[in-house]
Amino acid sequence: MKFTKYHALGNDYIVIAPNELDHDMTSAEIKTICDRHYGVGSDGVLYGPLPSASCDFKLRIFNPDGSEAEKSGNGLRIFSRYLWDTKLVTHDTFSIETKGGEVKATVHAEGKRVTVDMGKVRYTHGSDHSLAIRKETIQIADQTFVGYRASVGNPHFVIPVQQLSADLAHQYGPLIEQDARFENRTNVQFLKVLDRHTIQIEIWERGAGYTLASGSSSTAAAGVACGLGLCDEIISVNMPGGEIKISLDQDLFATMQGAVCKIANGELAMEALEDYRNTF
Ligand SMILES: N[C@H](CCC[C@H](N)C(=O)O)C(=O)O
Repeated sequence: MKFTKYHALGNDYIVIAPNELDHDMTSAEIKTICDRHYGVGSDGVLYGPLPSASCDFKLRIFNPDGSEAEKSGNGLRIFSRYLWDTKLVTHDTFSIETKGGEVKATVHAEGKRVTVDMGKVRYTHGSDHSLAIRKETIQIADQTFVGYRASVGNPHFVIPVQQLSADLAHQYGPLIEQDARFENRTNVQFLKVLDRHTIQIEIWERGAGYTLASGSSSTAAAGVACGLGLCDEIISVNMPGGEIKISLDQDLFATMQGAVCKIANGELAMEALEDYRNTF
């Protein structure tokens, strides 16, 4: 099975075209492909392009635990680069349908940078678009955190802190991700505001764990920082893997821009997928 691997600021994805398989990918196959010992290894699978009735392309996004995500900012930037590299697009702006809504992507610098319109940041995990930003207190192990829900199609819980560290994400991220108050689990970001145009985040992703960067997390965290009046509408989001630029309009529609790097074209032996019965 042919694949193409890219990373966006260290958040790596494997692109698999549907014609590489004679069936829809199973959860066990996704887990195997993403496994860094039994498979190729990645923070997720991008399965596409699929036909769309409303957009130029449709994309399905899967986490390493086999769950399907409504949106992935880095995944969308990588998929846009893939479409450019494989000449499936003849112009630099095109639309992509995801489970979490339709987005517009624009490729720059031969695909080394991609801009994606991520849609509206909403301060809820449900479908209610009208909710204002709302403070929530969550008791996790020995800690009480104050955080804010946000969604860009996928769910996020953003926790402003004074002392930011990767340890916070590793120690509390998995517990918050699975907390019963989040009906579909949640992505988690710990946020430090550096100035009105710069934030720093540490990320624990739903279904993927600790990642070096995340486009939808960057968008959600920037939306919360803006909603709290701590940042203006153009925000640089610093993460361990690098920087993403977010711009928000007055209705909180977000545009995200960042780098994409191609890693490899590859061929996964079907034996690895058959072996998964002994693995997962
Ligand atoms: N784990 C996320 C999807 C990937 C998000 C992240 N890789 C990004 O770039 O937005 C979820 O289940 O919602």
